[in-house]
Amino acid sequence: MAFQNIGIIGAGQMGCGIAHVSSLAGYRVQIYDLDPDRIQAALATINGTLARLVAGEKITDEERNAALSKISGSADVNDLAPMDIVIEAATEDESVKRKIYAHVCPVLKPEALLATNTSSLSITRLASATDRPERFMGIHFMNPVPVMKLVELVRGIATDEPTFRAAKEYVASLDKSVTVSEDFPAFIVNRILLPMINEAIYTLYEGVGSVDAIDTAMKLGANHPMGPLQLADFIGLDTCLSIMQVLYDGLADSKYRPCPLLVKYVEAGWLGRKSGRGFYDYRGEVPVPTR
Ligand SMILES: CC(=O)CC(=O)SCCNC(=O)CCNC(=O)[C@H](O)C(C)(C)COP(=O)(O)OP(=O)(O)OC[C@H]1O[C@@H](n2cnc3c(N)ncnc32)[C@H](O)[C@@H]1OP(=O)(O)O
Ligand SMILES: NC(=O)C1=CN([C@@H]2O[C@H](COP(=O)(O)OP(=O)(O)OC[C@H]3O[C@@H](n4cnc5c(N)ncnc54)[C@H](OP(=O)(O)O)[C@@H]3O)[C@@H](O)[C@H]2O)C=CC1
Repeated sequence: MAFQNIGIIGAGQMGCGIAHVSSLAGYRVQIYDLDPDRIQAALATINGTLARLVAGEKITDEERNAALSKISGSADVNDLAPMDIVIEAATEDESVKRKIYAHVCPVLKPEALLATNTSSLSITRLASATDRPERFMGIHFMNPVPVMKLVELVRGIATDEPTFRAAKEYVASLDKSVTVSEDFPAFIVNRILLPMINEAIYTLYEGVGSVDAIDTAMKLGANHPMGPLQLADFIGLDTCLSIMQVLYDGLADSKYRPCPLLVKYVEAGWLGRKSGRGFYDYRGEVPVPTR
């Protein structure tokens, strides 16, 4: 293994997933987030997702303990200094990511690779906010990371070949498949998936069907594993809105206009599963449709 140490910025759902799969593949993982409570919650989440694999007899208890022993978390950015690859998986907001790069780059080894898990933002523009555009690229994991086989790789205009090769090797070592996307708004998966989700929200907004009807229609009528509203809640409605906004701004086509109901939900703080309420209410035993 050419790289030993993986840094992860952002202890949210994607940061947890990337830590889970990287530690199982034998990497040492350092998670960084601003909030120490977030880090503790992330370590507990990863413990839970690894335990799920033990319960399903996919890994042994020893493998789980070995993976857990490789993960550390800290709110001190200096702990990222020894990392070989750092993957930023913080909130989908360009200004947040830019601030993070300004804070983190001076700490990193000059030869370290910096990657972003962004769902939609321009890799070239984000790279220009770092001190290493040639060693910066998109490594876009899918949610839930432990289950989904795909990782989209996206080069910015300045990304060099050794960086791209290293990213490919890292993804292969996680036993995941790669597709390569050009650096256009939302790349491939979200360019196709998010307009479908946004249309499902319009379908709800215009009263064509209830939450349950729309999700059931797409699960049973199109064989989707989750209904589009359930999936929107799973991704996070703030992330869905950011992606639609990037598509709308970046492609200047009204077909990408975020549904006003999506905007309203995000304004209300109803962000989906992670906030306890979105198109479903998650506070009880089972999710309850809200419309
Ligand atoms: C926004 C972006 O930038 C890009 C994106 O990621 S877009 C989102 C892409 N993801 C999707 O579209 C997910 C669609 N949904 C699914 O594929 C499935 O519903 C699902 C895999 C999430 C759950 O599958 P399911 O059959 O309903 O549930 P369940 O039987 O509980 O789980 C299936 C397996 O996944 C695992 N799993 C489910 N959720 C998990 C999670 N959050 N974390 C880890 N593992 C999980 C389970 O342990 C189970 O594993 P085994 O088969 O080894 O036992
Ligand atoms: N959700 C999904 O399905 C997918 C998301 N992605 C992408 O992955 C990234 C993360 O998404 P996701 O995990 O869902 O988001 P979450 O909201 O679950 O997590 C984001 C994390 O980043 C933290 N954060 C915010 N600002 C900073 C900062 N300045 N320094 C360090 N940490 C910070 C947040 O902390 P706090 O809560 O305290 O603000 C939070 O812990 C986004 O770019 C998203 O587009 C990619 C694929 C799929």
